[in-house]
Amino acid sequence: MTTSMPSLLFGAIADDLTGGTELASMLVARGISTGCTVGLQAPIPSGNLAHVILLKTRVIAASDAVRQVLEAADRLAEAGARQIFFKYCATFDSTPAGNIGPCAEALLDRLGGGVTLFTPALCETGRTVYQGHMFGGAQLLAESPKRFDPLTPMTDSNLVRVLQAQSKGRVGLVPCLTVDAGTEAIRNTIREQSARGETLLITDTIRERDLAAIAEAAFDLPLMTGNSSVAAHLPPAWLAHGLLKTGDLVAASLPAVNGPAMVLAGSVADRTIEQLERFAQSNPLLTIDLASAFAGDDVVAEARAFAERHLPDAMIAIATTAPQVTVEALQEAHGRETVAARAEAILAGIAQILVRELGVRRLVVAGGETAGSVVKALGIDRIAMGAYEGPGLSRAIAHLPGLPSDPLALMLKSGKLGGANIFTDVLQDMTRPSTIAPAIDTWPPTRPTTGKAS
Ligand SMILES: Nc1ncnc2c1ncn2[C@@H]1O[C@H](COP(=O)(O)OP(=O)(O)O)[C@@H](O)[C@H]1O
Ligand SMILES: O=C(O)[C@@H](O)C(=O)COP(=O)(O)O
Repeated sequence: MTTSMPSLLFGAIADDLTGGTELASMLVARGISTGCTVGLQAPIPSGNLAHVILLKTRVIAASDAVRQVLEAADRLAEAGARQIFFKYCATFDSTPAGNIGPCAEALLDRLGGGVTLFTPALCETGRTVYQGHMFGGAQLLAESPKRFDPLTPMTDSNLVRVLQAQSKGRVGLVPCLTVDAGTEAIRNTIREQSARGETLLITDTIRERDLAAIAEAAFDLPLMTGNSSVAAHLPPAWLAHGLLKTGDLVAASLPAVNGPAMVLAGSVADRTIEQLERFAQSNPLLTIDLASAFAGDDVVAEARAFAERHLPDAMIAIATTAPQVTVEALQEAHGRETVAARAEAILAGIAQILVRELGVRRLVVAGGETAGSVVKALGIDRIAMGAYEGPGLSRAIAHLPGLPSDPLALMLKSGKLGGANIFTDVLQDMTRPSTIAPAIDTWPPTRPTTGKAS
């Protein structure tokens, strides 16, 4: 008799790096061994129950995004994944051209199943969906700061309409009363709606228990889509359906890492600005003026000089944040994509110098697009995730090509998440080893080390 390696229970494709590491860290917190690779080149290691491929496809051309997610899905399918999950932002970050709709439809065509769900809600942060409308706390999405996002301004709160505008198939809604009625009601509705030709179904989602019911209803769909939060409820469904045993669950551990510490922030979200302001109350912060970069100033050299003045004694932060009026003026002058690409290239260049030459070994990057550029510039293609500890708190370890014995403690923070003190708290936490037992019975997990941070 031959024994084969256990197949992957779950293969995920994330459209950006902050969200993708968040998803991997949630599975790790549940006790699921989870691999995490960046881009399409790194091999998928065997022996894990789940794997997340981190892409940077949120705002690229839809055709390129589709090509990449299909290649990622093929690789995960080859590794034996029994379900593919397409991960996007809780605030449904996309443009009228996509890329949530085109990617999900291409995946659905490739994987079959005929229908998939869209569950973006992240209830623990107050991001909910009611009657198809997304809320951030009491604010409709289009009335929240998300309407000013530099790359994906969200000006319509009705996700059924938003998704329909970027999809060929028909979009429907699994309404809150159905979700509240539980798993069987959700499964019946999925069947009825797909029989009517509605194959792309937004789910109303208000409470954490709604996420659990939706995950239980969707655990056997070939394709599921949403934010990390719904995927975090899949492991209990796997246990209930005999796909997983409690003996398969593993504790998550992270080693202590010392060495110079830095925050790089390319997010201009209000939350990140607040976090930088708090950090700057007791640590040096350099804010790069993008207008002067466009005028030809060597802002990377300026950042190196700033870092040399302060490292290794202080933790430092370097950011491209600017008030909304300045962001808009820059975008008017140079174009939205050009400004974003310039800011990302500057921060990626700074990361290379500070990590490779000045020895930074504790790094927090704020912003998903920014994180994609920084991680690529550092040549990191696989990330060992620690356990999710709360919104914005997904620590990891990466090994730098050429310096494999020199780990980099890394956290890729969603621009819009995390508490005010997150930067100092996390950089300090990185100096302590941690082991966290699987949170299989309770969710969201309690925060053992960083109670102050979220
Ligand atoms: N001052 C600025 N003006 C305009 N765009 C900026 C500025 N600073 C950074 N950006 C760009 O804004 C985008 C922010 O996206 P991202 O890094 O994903 O953050 P978030 O997680 O908040 O969405 C990046 O592409 C970044 O390069
Ligand atoms: O919902 C979230 O905030 C995350 O899951 C996520 O995708 C983060 O994306 P960015 O806000 O662009 O960092």
